[in-house]
Amino acid sequence: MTETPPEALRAALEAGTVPPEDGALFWAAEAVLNLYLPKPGRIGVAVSGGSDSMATLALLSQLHAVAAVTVDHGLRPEAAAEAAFVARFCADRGIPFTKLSWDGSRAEGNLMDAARRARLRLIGAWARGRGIRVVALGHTADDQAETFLMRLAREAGLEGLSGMREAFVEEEVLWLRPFLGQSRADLRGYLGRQGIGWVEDPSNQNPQFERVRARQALAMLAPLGLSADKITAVVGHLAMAEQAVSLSLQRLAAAHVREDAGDVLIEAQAFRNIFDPETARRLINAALGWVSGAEYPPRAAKVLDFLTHWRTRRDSTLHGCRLIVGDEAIRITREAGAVTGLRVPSGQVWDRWILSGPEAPGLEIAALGEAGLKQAQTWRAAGLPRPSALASPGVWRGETLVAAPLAGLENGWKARIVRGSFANALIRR
Ligand SMILES: Nc1ncnc2c1ncn2[C@@H]1O[C@H](COP(=O)(O)OP(=O)(O)OP(=O)(O)O)[C@@H](O)[C@H]1O
Repeated sequence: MTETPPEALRAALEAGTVPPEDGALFWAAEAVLNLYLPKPGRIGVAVSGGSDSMATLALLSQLHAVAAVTVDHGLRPEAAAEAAFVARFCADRGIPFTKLSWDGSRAEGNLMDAARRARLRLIGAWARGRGIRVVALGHTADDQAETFLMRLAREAGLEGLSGMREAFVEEEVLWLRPFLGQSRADLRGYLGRQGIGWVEDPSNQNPQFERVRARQALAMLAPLGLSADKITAVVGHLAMAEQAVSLSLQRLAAAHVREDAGDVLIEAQAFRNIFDPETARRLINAALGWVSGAEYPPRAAKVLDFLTHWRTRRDSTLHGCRLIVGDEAIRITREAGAVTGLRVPSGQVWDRWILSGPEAPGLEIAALGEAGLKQAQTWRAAGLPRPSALASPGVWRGETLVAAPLAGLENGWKARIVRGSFANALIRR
């Protein structure tokens, strides 16, 4: 089966001549690829060298042109050998392979989480640079069940308990999890039948990690008849309920919320009319997340405080944002104090913006949007010169752009938000 061309494999699947254990896996992959692939192009596969991602690579490479990528997080001495293992597998099969590196030594907070975010960022940039629009991950039903148990322990609500998605967009890449409905044992069975090995990450046995403890806890639930498959089925039910709530929020936003130069404007009357606190909470959370660009959600207690008192508070700060309540609208803008002092050359990401223009070389940005406007007024009052490339009231200090209202950009200048539109941010990942 290893060398079967995709057309012959598809024909064999249609004819039912593929062994049923393999067929179930191929059909799962086909269903996901058919549903989400925008165009034929090559797809990326993120491979750690572990069983799940090796099986994902091996199975997808039978159905589609793929390119593999491994991130060496520089956290374990074995990582280089693991990447070399994936490289050899790819070389044997003529699969293009790239190793990317991350320096985790300066990461703060939860190391696993920082590594995961760095991985998405690095692989996202790798894919964009090659015109790859879709990258597959090797998550399985076991990962889904473990995640569920971990979130249960954190008293998660519907959003958290509805689990990982089969598809999500981040870093301008569509990420797919084609085997989210399949068990790890099934993927390992496939590898065994094909004689394909994998690397065992020793940290997968280390109970210091929450995920490892979740795996152990899951095994102990067997006497209750509670398996990864059953939890995955429950997650599926919750995901449907979550989708219903999420859709109603998207409809509300489409009618009553708009973007304004990187700020979010919510019609005050429509916000007043929202009768359920959950919808109001989600809308504010999403707006704060989008405007701040923060990796983490806002503190629940602070959001609740805003929701309780917003009618009487004209101006609040929360999660690196300002919430300005006007008669017509609530404006959620970046808080100047949360971003000042940052200086990044043109073309690179600043806060959540990339600003580029014809006179870009040497440009530095210090503040943009509503936050920038506030600064600009101060600087203008101080008699600083106006920029040539920007409409009033953008302000330059020598070669440095110190403030620019994004709506006022002209003469070929462009500012874009790295994470896409607010409407997109309402779609849960
Ligand atoms: N170092 C890495 N380089 C590239 N992709 C990775 C890396 N680590 C994880 N991934 C991707 O993220 C998915 C989930 O990661 P997770 O940490 O749960 O997996 P793992 O235990 O390292 O390995 P596997 O899922 O392959 O058994 C992997 O299946 C793989 O697609």
